[in-house]
Amino acid sequence: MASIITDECQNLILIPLCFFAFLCLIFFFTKPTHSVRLPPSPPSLPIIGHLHHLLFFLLDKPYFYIFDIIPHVFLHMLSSKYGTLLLLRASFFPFILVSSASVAYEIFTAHDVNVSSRNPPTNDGSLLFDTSGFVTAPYGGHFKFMKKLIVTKLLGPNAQVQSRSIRTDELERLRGNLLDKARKKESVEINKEARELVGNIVARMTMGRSFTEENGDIESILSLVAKANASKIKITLSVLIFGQLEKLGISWFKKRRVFKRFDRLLERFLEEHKEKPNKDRCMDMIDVLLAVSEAENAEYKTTRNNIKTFLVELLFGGIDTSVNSVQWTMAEIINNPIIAERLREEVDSVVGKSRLIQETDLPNLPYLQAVIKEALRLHPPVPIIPRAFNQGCTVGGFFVPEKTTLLVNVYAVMRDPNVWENPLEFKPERFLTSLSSGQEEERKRQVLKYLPFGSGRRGCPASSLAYTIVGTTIGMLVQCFDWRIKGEKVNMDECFKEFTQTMAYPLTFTPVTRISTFDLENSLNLQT
Ligand code: HEM
Repeated sequence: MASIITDECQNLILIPLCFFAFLCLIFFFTKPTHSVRLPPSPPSLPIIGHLHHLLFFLLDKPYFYIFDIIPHVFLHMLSSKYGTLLLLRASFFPFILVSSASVAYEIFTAHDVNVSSRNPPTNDGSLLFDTSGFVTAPYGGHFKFMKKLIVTKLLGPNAQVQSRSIRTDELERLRGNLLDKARKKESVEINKEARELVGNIVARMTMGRSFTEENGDIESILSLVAKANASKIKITLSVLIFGQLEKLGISWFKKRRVFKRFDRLLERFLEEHKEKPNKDRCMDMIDVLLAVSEAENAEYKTTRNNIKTFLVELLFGGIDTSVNSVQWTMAEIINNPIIAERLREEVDSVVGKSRLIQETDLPNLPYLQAVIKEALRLHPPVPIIPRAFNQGCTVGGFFVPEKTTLLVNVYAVMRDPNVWENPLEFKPERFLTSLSSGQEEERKRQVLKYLPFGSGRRGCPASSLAYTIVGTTIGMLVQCFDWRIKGEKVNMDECFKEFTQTMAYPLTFTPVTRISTFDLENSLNLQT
């Protein structure tokens, strides 16, 4: 009798268990049937989704090195194999991957407003992932208000004229440093020099202080930026893997120490700006933002957190991108002597040898502009643009559900053989042909296949400033120096570091003075 009861009890436990296991099997091994057609998806596995493709990608390399993952190259390989519009899943994180100019064109023309927000991996209240910032702000009132402010006070044409002297100073400082190295026959890592130049420009325009002067505060910001960037990657990866738990309210991320230190430093800058009104100095972005936050009748109430997060975003968004652009452009110029020659002829004929290149020269230097554009095409510092579909919509004939993350692989788009002739060749001339009037649709297509600054409402608001900084820097390097490298060619291997595409082996050269300092100094003295 006792054994019958025990058997019955066992059955009572076993039957629901088997049923539960059966449900699990169905859940894991059957694909959901949708009445709508979702974008194609390569073979996936339960739980890890498409991550095993990453393993195949790594195993296919001559040597297996886990830190060798270059996300945009891996995703480019996947799209070449499975299609240019894909629905992928990294563990629990589904996303749409776009890799061709035609799909990018459809998205940025038909769905621009719908994809004008980003899905930050987490909103943990730290300075980097807080939606109270600008880069991560959803498309809406706060975003539009901040954008108007940025364009009118920091990045628009008038604001740029006002801050021109800052950039001229910094370019002069860089030229001085390089002349010094040339005299001593010392080599330079151009990304380090450019980092100081761009860091100083961005810091002076936004916070009224430079990296090189003062008591090392800004220097520590730069190292905090680097540390926070490293944390950002860890956080993003953890969210990819443990993201579902975040949704259940289980947080893996405490506010990290690096963000707290950042916060304290910026808090002090804000206090100092409040205590010392800008009598003897130019108005910087902190002054503008503080004034807005205190204005009674401001269109939108800006908080201290908005200001601090925005400052951090400008440092993140502005420095490494421009520095990498300078580095890649110089590397391409050094590796292509015929292009270097033509560039130098243009600079010499337009600027001459008795004064330093200025920002106002840039419109008269089309070949210089074309060289920079071509370097940005082949080596976009931000190779993947993250956005999100706010609402469900149809792309390429497939349905994309609302809130799905969108990744546009601009690296792949700008190497798409259907729209770029010999896409892997460095050929600045491709940017010199202009379209005749009446070809508006074609013009739009040309614009939307070239995406180093993204596109539409969320495109980079600083593209013009970036072209100016990179243009004058490359122009100065071409005008004033020759560059000696070790070996015949620069190694163009790339890697992905701190969310930007950079050179695996930093470009190093010894500058050789080409134009005598005396001529330049003399002309500068005459001008003042
Ligand atoms: C060569 C240099 C640069 C490159 C290649 C670059 C590229 C980009 C890209 C691809 C985006 C995303 C666009 C999109 O989603 O469509 C972006 C956004 C942004 N960039 Fe840049 N950028 C550069 C320089 C700068 C500079 C110098 C600043 C400021 C000082 C800056 C500030 C920003 C900001 C604030 C955003 C966010 C825009 C938004 O979310 O609406 N960038 N940039």
